[in-house]
Amino acid sequence: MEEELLMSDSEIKASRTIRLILLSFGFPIDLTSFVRQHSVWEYPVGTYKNVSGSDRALCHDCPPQGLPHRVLYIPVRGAVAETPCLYKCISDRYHMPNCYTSAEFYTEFLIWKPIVGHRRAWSSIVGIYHLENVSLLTSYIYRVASIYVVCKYMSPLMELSASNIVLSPASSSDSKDENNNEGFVFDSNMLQKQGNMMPKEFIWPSGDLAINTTQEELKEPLVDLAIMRNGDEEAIANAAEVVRRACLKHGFFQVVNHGVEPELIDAAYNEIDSIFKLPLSKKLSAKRKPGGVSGYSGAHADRYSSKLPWKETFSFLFNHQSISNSQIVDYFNSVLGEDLHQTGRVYQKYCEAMKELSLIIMELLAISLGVDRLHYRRFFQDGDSIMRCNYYPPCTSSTLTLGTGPHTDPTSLTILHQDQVGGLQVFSDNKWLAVRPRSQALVINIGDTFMALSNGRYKSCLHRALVNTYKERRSLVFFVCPRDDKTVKPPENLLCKNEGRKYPDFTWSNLFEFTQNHYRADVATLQSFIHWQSNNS
Ligand SMILES: C=C1C[C@]23C[C@H]1CC[C@H]2[C@]1(C)CCC[C@@](C)(C(=O)O)[C@H]1[C@@H]3C(=O)O
Ligand SMILES: O=C(O)CCC(=O)C(=O)O
Ligand SMILES: [Fe+2]
Repeated sequence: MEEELLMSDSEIKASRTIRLILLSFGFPIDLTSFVRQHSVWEYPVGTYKNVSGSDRALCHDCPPQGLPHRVLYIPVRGAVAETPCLYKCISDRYHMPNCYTSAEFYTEFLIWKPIVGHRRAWSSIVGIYHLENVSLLTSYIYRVASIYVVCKYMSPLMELSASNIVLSPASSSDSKDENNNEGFVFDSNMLQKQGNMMPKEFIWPSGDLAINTTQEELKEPLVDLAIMRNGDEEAIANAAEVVRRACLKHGFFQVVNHGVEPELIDAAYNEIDSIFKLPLSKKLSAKRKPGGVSGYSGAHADRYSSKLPWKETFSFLFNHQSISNSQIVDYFNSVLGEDLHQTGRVYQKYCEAMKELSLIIMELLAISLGVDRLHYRRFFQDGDSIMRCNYYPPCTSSTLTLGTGPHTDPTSLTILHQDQVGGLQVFSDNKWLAVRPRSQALVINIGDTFMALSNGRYKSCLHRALVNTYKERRSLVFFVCPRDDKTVKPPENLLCKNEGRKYPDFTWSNLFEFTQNHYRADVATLQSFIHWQSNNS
């Protein structure tokens, strides 16, 4: 297949002649080095890389015979089709954390759109080299001209506009450290005014994106928690069975009649706006510190340099047994000042309600696993949970990015409410399925730590969140966590004769530290952590 895509000897000869002709008209003869000089991308047009890592030195020149065909691969990276690619990086998607070709394609598309119109710009970029009636000369001139225009005229523009969105440090982009991008700032207000200029940092590999996903919905159970208050043992046993099946399959269910007042949920949503509509400078004054989880984060742009999530988050810790009944209020006052006092009060109540609910669900989970009903309730009684408010601005290039990439939560249990915009998806039966927003329900998912506590029986739920082209989206997330020094291990009676331990002992503090300082939480966090822990003990 690759052979077919390469140019024949006669084509190479012809292209040399064309280069000479172009040179006489003032076009550069060595396109690759010209592009390099003018490129604003970390990995310039005309290069590729097939190993992991974020260093320009890892990039090689694209084979010269392949360059004219490159246009075919660009739409693939822009997530249009799955075509075999000469540049291995696409199939090796996880090894390409900094592949910016879709930005290249979009820039090119934007140039041609006003000249030849949307449809022709699209089809010519995708197909010009495959049209029989287009000569090599035409296609080559087209390609050279467009790259020339992109580099000469669009690069400075891109650099300018990008600086409104993502403020990069003065040093060149190749000196970026994957885990330390101190100078980058995500300004969602600017982004909305930005139109369709998508900064490369937000473009996700095509394999992670929403392409080819239908709107098919997950058929997760809706568990009525009123039974836990009524004490009807038969109804509880039935609910536990439903929960057991869902947790064995994908680790996800929803609960209704959960006891959290709808007014409290509404108030928590209103306060999301109080936080995220603050001026950027104010939000940045409450910025999350390296290694910690509390505070404001804009797209995690200070932590990562690629696959940035299209979201702003504000997180804070909630100690289950704090002697203070104003821990959240105090936190808000300390980082955002007295103006946000009311916001702190609302989240104080919200977290208390979440903690109570989480302990009820722990009972149901224990029943469903056939262990002592109070086992997990006791284990989490003195936990240290994390509350997070998520704000996903609308995104004109919503098909190129993600609000939250594919991951399992490293925490134990997640209690989430999403607004009516929708976007949460769960991976089940080998496909991404949409979670229908239900205003009366709370979404529950198993996290890595609970998977370990159930000796691997219950699945840590693989999920992600899409962004919407037109609407902003909000979600409220309560991540239930154990006290950080407690040993995470399954109860004895889950380990029958034939069943050994699936994971070694660990503490939440170590797993948390791993996700903050050594590993970006994704689909394989727990396995990677266990491996890392065994090498470091
Ligand atoms: C321990 C944690 C890591 C994350 C914050 C808390 C709880 C959930 C984790 C997270 C949300 C999982 C998805 C990826 C992540 C980077 C995110 O997109 O926010 C994760 C969090 C994080 O490290 O900030
Ligand atoms: O916003 C959502 O729906 C999902 C967020 C999420 O998965 C997370 O914060 O861990
Ligand atoms: Fe999550």
